Amino acid sequence: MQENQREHWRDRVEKAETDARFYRMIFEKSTAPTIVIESDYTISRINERVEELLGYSKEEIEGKIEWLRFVVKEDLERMMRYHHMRRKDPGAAPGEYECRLMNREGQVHDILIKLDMIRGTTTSVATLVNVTAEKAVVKTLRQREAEFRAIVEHFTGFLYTCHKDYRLAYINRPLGERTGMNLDSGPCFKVVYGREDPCPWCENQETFSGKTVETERLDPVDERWYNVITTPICGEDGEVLLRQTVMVDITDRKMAEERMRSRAALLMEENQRLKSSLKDRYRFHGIVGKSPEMQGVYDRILQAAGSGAAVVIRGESGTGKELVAKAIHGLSQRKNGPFVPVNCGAIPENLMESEFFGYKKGAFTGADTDKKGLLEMSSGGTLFLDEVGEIPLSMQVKLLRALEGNGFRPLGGREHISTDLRIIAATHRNMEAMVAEGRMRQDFFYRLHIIPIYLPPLRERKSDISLLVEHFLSAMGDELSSGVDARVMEAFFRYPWPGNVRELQNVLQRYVTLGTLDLPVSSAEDTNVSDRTLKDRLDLYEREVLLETLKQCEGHRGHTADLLGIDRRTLERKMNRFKLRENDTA
Ligand SMILES: Nc1ncnc2c1ncn2[C@@H]1O[C@H](COP(=O)(O)OP(=O)(O)OP(=O)(O)O)[C@@H](O)[C@H]1O
Repeated sequence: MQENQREHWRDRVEKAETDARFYRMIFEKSTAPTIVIESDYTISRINERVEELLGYSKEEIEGKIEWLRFVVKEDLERMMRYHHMRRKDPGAAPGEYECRLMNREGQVHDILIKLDMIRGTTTSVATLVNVTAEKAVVKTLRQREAEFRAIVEHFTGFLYTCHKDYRLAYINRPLGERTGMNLDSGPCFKVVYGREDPCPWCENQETFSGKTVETERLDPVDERWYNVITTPICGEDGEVLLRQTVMVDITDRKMAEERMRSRAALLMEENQRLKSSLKDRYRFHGIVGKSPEMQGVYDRILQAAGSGAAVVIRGESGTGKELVAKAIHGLSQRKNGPFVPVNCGAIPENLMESEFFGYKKGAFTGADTDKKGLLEMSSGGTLFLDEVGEIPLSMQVKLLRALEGNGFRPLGGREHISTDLRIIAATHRNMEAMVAEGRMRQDFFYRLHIIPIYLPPLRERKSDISLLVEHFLSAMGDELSSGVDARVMEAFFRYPWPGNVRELQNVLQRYVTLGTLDLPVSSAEDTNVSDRTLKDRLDLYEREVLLETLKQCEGHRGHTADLLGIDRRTLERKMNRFKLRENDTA
């Protein structure tokens, strides 16, 4: 060989060696694990990264271990198929695919293989990209997506997302079912509301400028109330990509609110009515009287009207007990229900049960039809038991049972009836003494005696007489109503009124129709006022005023003296003179 030819070959060998070193270095130092696979599956070369991935050294692998040794069982068949296909026709097998490789410790990695044949050989070069972590992330995301999808699909409200130009991106199942439409049926206003143009209430602009808007709307499609929250859905750079709208049916809540509002308005109205009726405390729901005693009664009536509890009105005959019972009923929530008064003293004992509980046709001789009892008649309203002290013991038990919520059975009836009623009882008797004497059951007494109201006799509130006279005369259409004869009035003040307001009413009736005034003469009192001197008359008046004021101040002398504008010693002197004692005033 010529010297220059030899030199030429030496140069070429040198260059080839340099190139080989260069490529080997690239191969060795590549960050991607790379292997060279021969046609008999032997791995002829690996780089350092493969050692890390598979846990074997170069010396252990190169030329000694088959490639298939690392492939998991499930992927073996596919790998072998690709291997052979590629060697027959390099384009026949995919150049990129996933498989799972197992390392020395038995750990399985998800690997993305990128593979190529070395031209003109049966050798292939494969780059192995470990995608285990990425695959795990994708798997988690998929799971989450499935969870969210399930939540969204099971959400009973309506949910949709749309683009800025109203194109829908998503609608949930209930919304699709409501409209019978789907994503492709048109823009959101068409699909959700059946409109041809964007809705006038649409929050598109606010949402796409990044705002969340919450409103409550009456839906024009189904006329139900919805809580509507519209939120922007942003991309990573913060740009609003979609508008999401969630609609939750709040019709029930709205209705409840409405009911509460109208109830509050009603209460307010009622309150105002009560307040205005309180302003004029000379009269109160048909009851006339301005005395401190009657002011106390008015307060108790209001208390009783506000509660549904049983009431006992106590007081002598003719003091206005029924009037008070009616006022309580009329001011209570039961005012639209019936007010059923019954005079218990007027019902014969053997008829008590049928009167209260009613009877069925044929229950006894003469029972030709069914008859409702007083309890059933009072349902939804108030049963006023006047003269409650006259109810016999046996009947008290039965009534108590019915009132305690156990219901009752009409005579000859089979089924139990329970009614919703309020009891207001009245009596002129001393109920405590009746209980002590065994004439009233204690449990019956306690059942009724929840709100007691005491009506004082007229002789203890004489300051009401002139007002009552005026009231009755005007009710009788008498022209004298502006004032009666002073002598008559004085007689009225002197008289003790054992029959109370009823008696006053009757006396006035006679006075108006017959022109006579025939008050029965009381032994202690003298109606012959015209025979008295002015001094006597003034003394009488003074005594009356002292007595009234002492009562108002519950016998407290200091307060009485203050109220009358006199000093205490003068008051005591006058009390001695008029023989007024502590007992008279308490
Ligand atoms: N304060 C009052 N203002 C106006 N009228 C009154 C007043 N008190 C009683 N009356 C009238 O007197 C009459 C008797 O009243 P009521 O029947 O309410 O009394 P009572 O206490 O229930 O009597 P009894 O115990 O006899 O049944 C009725 O006509 C009633 O309108």
